[in-house]
Amino acid sequence: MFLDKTGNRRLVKFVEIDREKAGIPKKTIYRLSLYHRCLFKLTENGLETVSSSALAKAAGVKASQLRRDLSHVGQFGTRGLGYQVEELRMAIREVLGREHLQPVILVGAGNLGCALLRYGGFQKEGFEVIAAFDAVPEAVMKRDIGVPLFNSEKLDSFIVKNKVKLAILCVPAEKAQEVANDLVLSGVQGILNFSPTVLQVPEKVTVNNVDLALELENLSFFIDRDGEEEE
Ligand SMILES: NC(=O)c1ccc[n+]([C@@H]2O[C@H](COP(=O)([O-])OP(=O)(O)OC[C@H]3O[C@@H](n4cnc5c(N)ncnc54)[C@H](O)[C@@H]3O)[C@@H](O)[C@H]2O)c1
Repeated sequence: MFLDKTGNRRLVKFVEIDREKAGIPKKTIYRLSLYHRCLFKLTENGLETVSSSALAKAAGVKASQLRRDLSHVGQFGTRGLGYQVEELRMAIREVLGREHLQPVILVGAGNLGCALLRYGGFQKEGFEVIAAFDAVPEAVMKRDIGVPLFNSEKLDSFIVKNKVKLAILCVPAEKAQEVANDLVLSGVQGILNFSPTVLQVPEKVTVNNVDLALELENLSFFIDRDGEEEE
C-alpha cells in the first residue's frame, strides 16, 4: 500500500529491488560503471589499448567475468591486441546512458549531505547535483555547499520542472519513507539512500542503499581478532 499526496491509499505492488535494465543484470550494470571509470583513467593517461586481463585487474574482477559483462555491450577486442580504450568506453557510456550529465538532487543537507555536496567528483562520473533540499534550509545557509539550496516544500515542483530522475537521500531515518514517497510521486526513479531505512517503493523505482556501518560490520567479520588468531 502506498500513500499518494492527498493521503489516499493506492495499491502498488512493492517488490525487492532486483530490476534488470534492458535485460542486463543489475550487478553487471554496476561492474560496467567500474569498467567505465577504469577506461576513463586509462584515457586520461593516454593509453589507446588495454588487454582484457589488465582491465579486469584494474576493475578487481576476473578476466572471464569482464568478457561476460562486455558481451552485453557488443563485440569488442582483438586477440593479441586487446580493447580500444576509447571505443569501449564510449560503448559502455552509451549503455549506461551517460551521453549527457544526469541531473541529481540531494535531500537532507545536514552533516552527511553537505559533505557529499562538497565532493567535486560527481561530474567526472557523469552526474551533476543541481540542487539540494532541506526542511530547515536556514540552518544550512551558512555552509558553502556549492549548489542552490531550497526548502523541501519546493521539492515536488522542482523535480517535475527539471525532469529529475535521480535523488540522493540523507534525511533522518524516521523521515526517509515520507520523503521517498514524495520523490517517487514527483517522478524520481532512482534513489541513493543513505538513511538507515528499508524504503518501500513501486517496482519501477530502484533504491541503492549505502550503509557504511554495515560495510564495516561485514569487513570486521573477515579480520583477525587479537587473541583469536590461529597459529
Ligand atoms: N549510510 C551511511 O553510511 C550513513 C552515514 C552517516 C549518516 N547516515 C544517515 O544519513 C542521514 C543523515 O545523517 P546526518 O548526520 O547528516 O544528519 P543531520 O541531522 O546532520 O542531517 C539531516 C538533515 O535532514 C534534514 N531533514 C529532516 N527532515 C527532512 C525532510 N523531511 N526533508 C528534507 N530534509 C529534511 C534536516 O533538517 C537536516 O539538515 C541519517 O539518516 C543518518 O543515519 C548514513
